[in-house]
Amino acid sequence: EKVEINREQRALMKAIVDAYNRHQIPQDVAKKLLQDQYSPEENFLLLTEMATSQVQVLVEFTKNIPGFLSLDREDQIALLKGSAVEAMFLRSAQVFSRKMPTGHTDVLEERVRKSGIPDEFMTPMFNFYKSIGELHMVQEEQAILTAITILTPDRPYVKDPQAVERLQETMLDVLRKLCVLQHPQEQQYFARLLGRLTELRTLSHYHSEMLASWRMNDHKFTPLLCEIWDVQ
Ligand SMILES: CC(C)c1onc(-c2c(Cl)cccc2Cl)c1COc1ccc(-c2ccc3[nH]c(C(=O)O)cc3c2)cc1
Repeated sequence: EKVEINREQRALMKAIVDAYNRHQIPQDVAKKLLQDQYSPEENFLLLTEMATSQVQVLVEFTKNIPGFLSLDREDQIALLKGSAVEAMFLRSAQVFSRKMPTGHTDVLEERVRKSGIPDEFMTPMFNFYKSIGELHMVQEEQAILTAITILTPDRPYVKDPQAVERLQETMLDVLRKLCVLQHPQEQQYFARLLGRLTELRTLSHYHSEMLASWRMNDHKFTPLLCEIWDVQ
């Protein structure tokens, strides 16, 4: 049947994409990536600074998701804490796959590879980045997929998952239509996108182990990261 995005859905999409574009990592922070070589310790500090800045960006983006602020306040926190790592994997994946100014991408990759992250997490992480790159998502898809990740009803401590599910379903419907319109040749494109969300969950489990191993080596995080990741 003819797929079309109705006026209400177009307004929803615009609100999310505007928020997604409005909140970016400040260029001075992203530019730090390009400074000359660092030691693994300094790379870790730089990535910690980027992650902290990314969490601030994420909170601002989330507050602009239509309906999010009308959720129960404690559920808003539970959703942010439960989805932060996944949303940041998604965002940094899009940064990796987007043609960043020459040299940025492999500099970022270089720093991630030399920041004390145990090797066994490197492979799944960079496989994920590659699989996101191969999807060639348009900006609207990236923004709505991030909103869908944040509005996942079955995060720990969510008291009213039905309210979250209603919001997520609205987003899923828009994304489904968008995929059909943007990728008419690929019948299963929408299904492939949702498959990435499953991969994100796995990465999120790897990430908790990454955090544990960093803490064993006495790595320090910022107060914001400690709060959102429930560490120390
Ligand atoms: C605390 C640090 C060491 C950390 O722990 N886990 C991760 C960690 C790791 Cl490696 C991998 C994935 C997720 C996490 Cl959450 C990180 C580092 O996290 C990030 C590193 C870089 C960026 C990043 C870099 C460049 C960027 N440009 C833009 C832009 O909008 O232009 C956004 C952006 C974000 C985001 C998170």
